[in-house]
Amino acid sequence: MSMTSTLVPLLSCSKLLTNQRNSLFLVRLPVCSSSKKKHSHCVSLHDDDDIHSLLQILPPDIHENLVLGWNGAQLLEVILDLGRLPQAHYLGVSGPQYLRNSEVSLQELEYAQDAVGEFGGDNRAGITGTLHRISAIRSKNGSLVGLTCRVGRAVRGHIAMVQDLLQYGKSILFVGRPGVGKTTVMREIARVLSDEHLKRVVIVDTSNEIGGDGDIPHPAIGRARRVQVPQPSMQHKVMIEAVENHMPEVIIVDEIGTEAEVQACRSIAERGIMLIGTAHGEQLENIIKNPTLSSLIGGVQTVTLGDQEARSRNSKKSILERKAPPTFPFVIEMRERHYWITHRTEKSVDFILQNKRPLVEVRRRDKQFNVVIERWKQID
Ligand SMILES: Nc1ncnc2c1ncn2[C@@H]1O[C@H](COP(=O)(O)OP(=O)(O)OP(=O)(O)O)[C@@H](O)[C@H]1O
Repeated sequence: MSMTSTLVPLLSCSKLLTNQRNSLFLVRLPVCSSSKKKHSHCVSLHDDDDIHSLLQILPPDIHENLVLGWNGAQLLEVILDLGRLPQAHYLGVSGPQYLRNSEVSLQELEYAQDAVGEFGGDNRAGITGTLHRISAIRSKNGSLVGLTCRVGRAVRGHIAMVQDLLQYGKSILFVGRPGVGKTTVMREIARVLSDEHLKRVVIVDTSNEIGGDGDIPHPAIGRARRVQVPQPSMQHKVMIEAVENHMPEVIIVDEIGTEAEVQACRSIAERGIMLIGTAHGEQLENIIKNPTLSSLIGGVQTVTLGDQEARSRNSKKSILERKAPPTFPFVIEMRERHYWITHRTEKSVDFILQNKRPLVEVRRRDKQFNVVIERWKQID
């Protein structure tokens, strides 16, 4: 797909041209050159996106300025920090775009807070019927000092990156830096497994991020059912309850992070249920080295070898080994939105523990936006 650049008239008013900060506004954004041909990396602003509900919570002039420089399909998030200039972040543009030349006031933050409603124990809130996520930053005495308003989207087509893996019915763990698109992929996998593979899918939706805010889940998850979690600390209990009460064939859970959640995953996998999950960590190695998360990939133990064994392996006497079969037979590192590394967990972990580079599958989009899978590659 060809991309062109266009100057975004984020703020058209001439007084800004005399402002010292003016240079901050002149950013070139990549836009889709064809409005007819839609690819998932230039997402169309279709009804499912409902970005306007997110804009409603913003102070009116910021809302207006955003719309003036409209590139809604590429908008990732709006950041409002007390006493600072309001910012927007766009896909494919490094750094912020400032939305006006005066700082965010406390009244404006409160305006946005009132429009959103209640924040949960994890300082996150949603907007009923949408996939957007609003996260609060608070001062040490609990007052609101910042908001991150992230656009949530239903992205169809992205699933092509892993569609072939889904047919094995094996559990898959996605890792990748924040914002790379893990939750968006979970949502689409929920839809494909429930609607196309006709699986009984249950999403354990801790901040209502996958199925959207409100009691009726967003259509983006297809026929998958969603159970809500009253407090993030109860996620593991809700995972087990979902299995015991609702007979799922697939459990989908975002952000596995605690020992209890790791144990819940193990127990679910032992019952033969497919798990699709995400964990923080950019690469498989981060999970191996994380004592809380490492049991997701089989756990690591130190083994002392006899002299002869050590000699025959040409290794030290004390070595690291995988303890057990992994809970997730596949780990996918989302390095970029369209560049993923797939690990056969057992093999890759064993290689990494022996200080060897594992053989992996590289999944990426080519220039025509087709999915290309390169097998048995060694990468850094
Ligand atoms: N394929 C895509 N096309 C367009 N936008 C996308 C795509 N994938 C994700 N996004 C957008 O990127 C932003 C981040 O996506 P998402 O929340 O899925 O990331 P994440 O990896 O789960 O982040 P975190 O770990 O912080 O929860 C969202 O605004 C989302 O709508």
